[in-house]
Amino acid sequence: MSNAHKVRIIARLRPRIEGEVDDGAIQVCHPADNSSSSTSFSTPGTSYISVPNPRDPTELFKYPFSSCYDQASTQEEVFERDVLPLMDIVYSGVTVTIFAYGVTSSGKTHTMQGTKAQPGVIPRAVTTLFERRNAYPQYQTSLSVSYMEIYKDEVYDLLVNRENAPKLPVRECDGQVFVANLSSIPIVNEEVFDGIYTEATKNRSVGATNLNRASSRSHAVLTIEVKMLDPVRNTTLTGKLNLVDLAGSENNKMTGNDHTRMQESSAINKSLSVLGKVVHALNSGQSRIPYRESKLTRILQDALGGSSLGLLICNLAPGVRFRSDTVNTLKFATQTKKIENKPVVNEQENRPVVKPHFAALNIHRPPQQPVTVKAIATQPTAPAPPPLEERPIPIRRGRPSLVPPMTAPLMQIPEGIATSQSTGSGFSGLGLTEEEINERISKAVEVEVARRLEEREREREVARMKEGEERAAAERASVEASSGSGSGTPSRRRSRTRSKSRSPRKEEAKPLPPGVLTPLLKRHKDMDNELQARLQELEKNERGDKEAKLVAALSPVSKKKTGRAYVALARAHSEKGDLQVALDLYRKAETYVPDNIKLKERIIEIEWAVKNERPFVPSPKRTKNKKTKAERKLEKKSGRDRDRERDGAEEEGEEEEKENPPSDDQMDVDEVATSLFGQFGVEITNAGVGAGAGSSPNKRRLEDDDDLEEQGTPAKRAKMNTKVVVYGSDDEEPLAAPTKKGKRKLLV
Ligand SMILES: Nc1ncnc2c1ncn2[C@@H]1O[C@H](COP(=O)(O)OP(=O)(O)OP(=O)(O)O)[C@@H](O)[C@H]1O
Repeated sequence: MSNAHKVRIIARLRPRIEGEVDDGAIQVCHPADNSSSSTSFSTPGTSYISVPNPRDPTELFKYPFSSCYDQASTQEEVFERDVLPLMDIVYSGVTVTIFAYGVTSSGKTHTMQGTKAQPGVIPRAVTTLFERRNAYPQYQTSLSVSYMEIYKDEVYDLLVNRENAPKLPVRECDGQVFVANLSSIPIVNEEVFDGIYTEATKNRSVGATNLNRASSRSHAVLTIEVKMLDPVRNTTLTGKLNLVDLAGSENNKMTGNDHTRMQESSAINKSLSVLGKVVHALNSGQSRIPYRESKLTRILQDALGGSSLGLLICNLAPGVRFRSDTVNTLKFATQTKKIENKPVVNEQENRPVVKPHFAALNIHRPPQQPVTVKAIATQPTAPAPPPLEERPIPIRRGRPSLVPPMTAPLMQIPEGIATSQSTGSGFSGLGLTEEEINERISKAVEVEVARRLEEREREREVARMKEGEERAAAERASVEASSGSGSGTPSRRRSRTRSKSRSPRKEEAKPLPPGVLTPLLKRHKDMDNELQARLQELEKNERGDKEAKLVAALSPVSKKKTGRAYVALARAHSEKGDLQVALDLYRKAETYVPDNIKLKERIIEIEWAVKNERPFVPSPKRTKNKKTKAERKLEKKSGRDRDRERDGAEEEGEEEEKENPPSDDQMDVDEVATSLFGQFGVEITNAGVGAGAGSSPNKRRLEDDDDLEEQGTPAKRAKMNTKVVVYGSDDEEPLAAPTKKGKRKLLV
């Protein structure tokens, strides 16, 4: 089932006014009694307007309408019969648009506005809406009013002082056309409305013409919005009543308009012409409806083929001179009644109340309402820009800058009215005037801006401190690098360079105050030195412990071999002039052969040289008859044979050591050197160790060290009364010494 509703058309013929010639040609006919009646109206579809063809008086045109009111009809009759029923429709959440159309001086303003004595549709409708409120006790109902005029195709807010009233833009959002920044004032009763309306009407453009002393020079659109909050369902119904008093079409030959009036007239006629085109396009099913060709049609869009219910009051003037225009008006009305609208109910679910963003703003506004709805009815007048109390509340959202600025001060509202607004529920429970709201918003914005500034300043302060620390660290690193041995490794240099180049601006931009950095760096350096000394001490102790454990675990032969290796290294370094390293190595050697007197003497000599920074000249080597390896082996073998034969000794090696200590034993330096390299970071070279002729470049033999050799001989041992204890077997290799010889390629 379609919900299409045709625009309802009623016609009203006004009485003859003073000086006007009325030949009675325009008749309101009621077929029921088959006579024209001056006091009644017929049932819908049975009455019509009868007009003779202006070009052929013998021809009679009949224009049937829903209701036809004759010259004797009263404001009350019109309202009761055709307007009153629409009030309940407004309360059902539907938008209703009533507009008065007709030639100038045909009685549009009289019908819509009326007089004190004969109030028209507008005051009656407002009264009824307030009365109807009680019929819907389930709702918390609030009413508000907005009022604008379209003058020379520009929109002005009639609720602001005329001289300050700016042109308002017509916008569209999600298919809803609205007038941006249009004021909306809550009304609590009809008296309040009357005060506002009376004042606002004074702002309307009116001028005297030959045809009307108070001719409307603009189209006026008054909107009453009725909000019905259902606390049980947590929904809001929004009904709107648009009451439109159009300017009348004018025949400039008759109006006697001056230049200004001509311009106004031109604009009026043009907009009415577009209105005619829109109606025609709708009726002929055109795909493009020219709503945008004038502000009037744009704003009335929703009432013409949209989602609001429409009522067109076709006002007619009885004068002979309006005959032609009256026929045109009737034609337009006939066309309009074919237009179908599809009214919808505006129902919105309410959001939970959002807490205000700042406590500074003590405004409680109705909850924002997202549309969930069955449908949305757009308003021809101002659907989207919600009334003031419902516009986006920036305070809640923390965006004060989005508060729509009041484009002009509100018009002066009579004292009594203003009082009732400020004291009551006029502002939907706000109890605030516009000025008060603006003031509060301004304060809230100030508070927020101050808070943000303060926050930003704090962030800057933290950033400054951080930069200072980074800079100090960078400078420390730089000082260390320059005071250390060179500038560090290339990679460290690169990384420093990188870190510098990452924040050059920061460092340049904010230098530390003078005198701050130097003590900091000194302190840091002292701490560094102390720390380093402690670490070295610890390392030394640890190494000493390790060394002692190692020595304890070695066999005497291994100890001796290791000692020899150290001695060889020490000699190499002493020959190179590295006395300190040589000294360390001799001391190491002493760990393994602690009883070697010559070694002790050597240590003392080098210590003295190091201490006094004197060169050390080692005592010349004593020459000795050396045996070849083959000879030594042979000798060993013969010795073993002898021993076996004599004593049947069990351990060859031990005996060999005891009887033939390795005074001339040749050690594979590579092996020991390899193990020592890891500990001391020193490298043994062939040249440095006095490799003899025939030494392999990869492998050299340590010629017997005279001192050690002598120390190791049984004769010597006896002489010095040194007790030699042999632990373990001879096959025990020094720790970390490779088992295979000559495989390392450490030496060049
Ligand atoms: N039904 C009526 N009963 C008595 N007087 C009426 C009636 N209708 C109109 N008039 C009078 O006719 C004159 C013109 O009416 P009105 O100003 O309402 O016409 P209008 O259509 O609004 O004209 P315009 O388009 O020029 O503004 C007014 O003086 C008004 O009081």
